[in-house]
Amino acid sequence: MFEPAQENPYPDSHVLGEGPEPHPLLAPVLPLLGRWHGRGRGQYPTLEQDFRYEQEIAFSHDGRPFLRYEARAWLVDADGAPVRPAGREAGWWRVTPDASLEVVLAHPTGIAETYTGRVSAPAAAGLEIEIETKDVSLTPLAKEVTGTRRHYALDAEGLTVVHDMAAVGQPLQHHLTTRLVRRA
Ligand code: HEM
Repeated sequence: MFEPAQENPYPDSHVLGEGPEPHPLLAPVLPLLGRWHGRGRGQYPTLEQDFRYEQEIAFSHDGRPFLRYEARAWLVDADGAPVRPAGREAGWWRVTPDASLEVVLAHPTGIAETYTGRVSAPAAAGLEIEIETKDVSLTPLAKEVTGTRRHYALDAEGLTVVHDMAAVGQPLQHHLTTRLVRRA
C-alpha cells in the first residue's frame, strides 16, 4: 500500500560538527551537547537513608532551536557496585530568542513537569542554568511532587547538577547532586 520508507533525513546529533548545523538560538546551551556520565548523592527528609547513584545524561539536537534531553540513573552501594535502576526522565529544552529556556520533562513515575529558566555564562568557558517548575502534573498513582528547581553548572571540570524538590508535604529542598564528566 505504501512505498518503503526512506532513511530519516533529519537525525539527532550529540556532537558539534556532525549531523545538522545547530540552530543559532542554541548557541548559549551548545556546551551541554553530548553524553555525560557521573556520580551523585541524594537525600530527602522523608527517607531513612541518604543514597548514592550513577547517572547518564544526553543532550542532542536536530537543527531546530531545542535540545532533546534524556537521563537515567541507578543506585550504587558504598563500593560503587550497582544496586538497582532509579530515576529516568526525558524531555525537551527549548531556547527562546532572549536565551530563556522552556523545558518539558516526563518521568516514568507519572510526573510531567514544565519549567522556565535562564542561561548565564558567569566565567569564560563556564555556563550556568537555573530552571524552576511552572507546572507539575501527576497521574493518579504518582507521588505528590509540587515543584522542583534545577541548577546546572558547567566548568572546566565537568557538569554539576543540583536538584531541589518540594514533594510529599515537604518544602522545596535538596534531593540530588550529581557531578558528571563528558563521555568520549
Ligand atoms: C537521579 C535521579 C533520581 C534518583 C537516583 C532518585 C532516587 C530516589 C530514591 C532512592 C528514593 C527513595 C525511594 C526509593 O528507594 O525509590 C527517592 C524518592 C523520591 N524521589 Fe527521587 N530520585 C531521582 C530523581 C527524582 C526526580 C526527578 C523526582 C521528581 C520529579 C523525584 C521524586 C522523588 C519522590 C517524590 C520521592 C518519594 C519521597 C517519599 O515518598 O518520601 N526523584 N528518590
